[in-house]
Amino acid sequence: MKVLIATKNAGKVKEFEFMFAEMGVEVSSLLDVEDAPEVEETGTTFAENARLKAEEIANLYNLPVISDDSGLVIDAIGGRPGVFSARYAGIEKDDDKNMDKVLDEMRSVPEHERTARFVCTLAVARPGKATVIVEGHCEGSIAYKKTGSHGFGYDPIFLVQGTSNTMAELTKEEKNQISHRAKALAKLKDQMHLLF
Ligand SMILES: O=c1nc[nH]c2c1ncn2[C@H]1C[C@H](O)[C@@H](COP(=O)(O)OP(=O)(O)OP(=O)(O)O)O1
Ligand SMILES: [Mg+2]
Repeated sequence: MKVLIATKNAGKVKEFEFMFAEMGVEVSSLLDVEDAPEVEETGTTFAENARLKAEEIANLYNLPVISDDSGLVIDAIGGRPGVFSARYAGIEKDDDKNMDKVLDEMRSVPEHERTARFVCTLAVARPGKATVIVEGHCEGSIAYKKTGSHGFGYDPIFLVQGTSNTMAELTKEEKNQISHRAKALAKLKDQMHLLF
């Protein structure tokens, strides 16, 4: 069994490969597809963007697909970067620049006001059928500097709630137990038949 994930983010792909392997499912992504389109993320919510990405790719290739729209929501700055997480510091989607921008904006925010969460919305789209949408959250707070080298995106500045570690200090096994993506995927587990 194989499922197409409608993403070009290599960090997401690795996590899906790991989590789907436990279910005996192989993963492919738009990184494996020649000339795959760049779907415009014009929505104002994670759910809208996940739906846009999944439906466009499902209709184009006439296959069931899963898309992932995700990001970091920080309370002290009005929920930013939110749906703009990938391009927060510019269109080049540079993780280091994005983190530097957040750290800069959060420089004078005291510890107890640094609460944040990762959000992951997954959409399962099938040609001609209704799209299914689920969401997972992972609570934490924003560190004052980058620590750790695992994971991707904003992991080095995200302190996992109840620990003194950033997400980037966790092994992939640990991250995939607690992450927003793992929680969202768990909500899809009894609906996997939609994909095959
Ligand atoms: O577990 C995570 N750990 C750290 N950072 C994360 C995580 N999950 C999402 N993120 C960040 C990365 C990116 O800045 C944004 C996703 O943006 P998002 O538009 O969903 O993905 P993307 O443009 O990289 O790839 P694509 O749209 O092809 O799936 O949130
Ligand atoms: Mg994107």
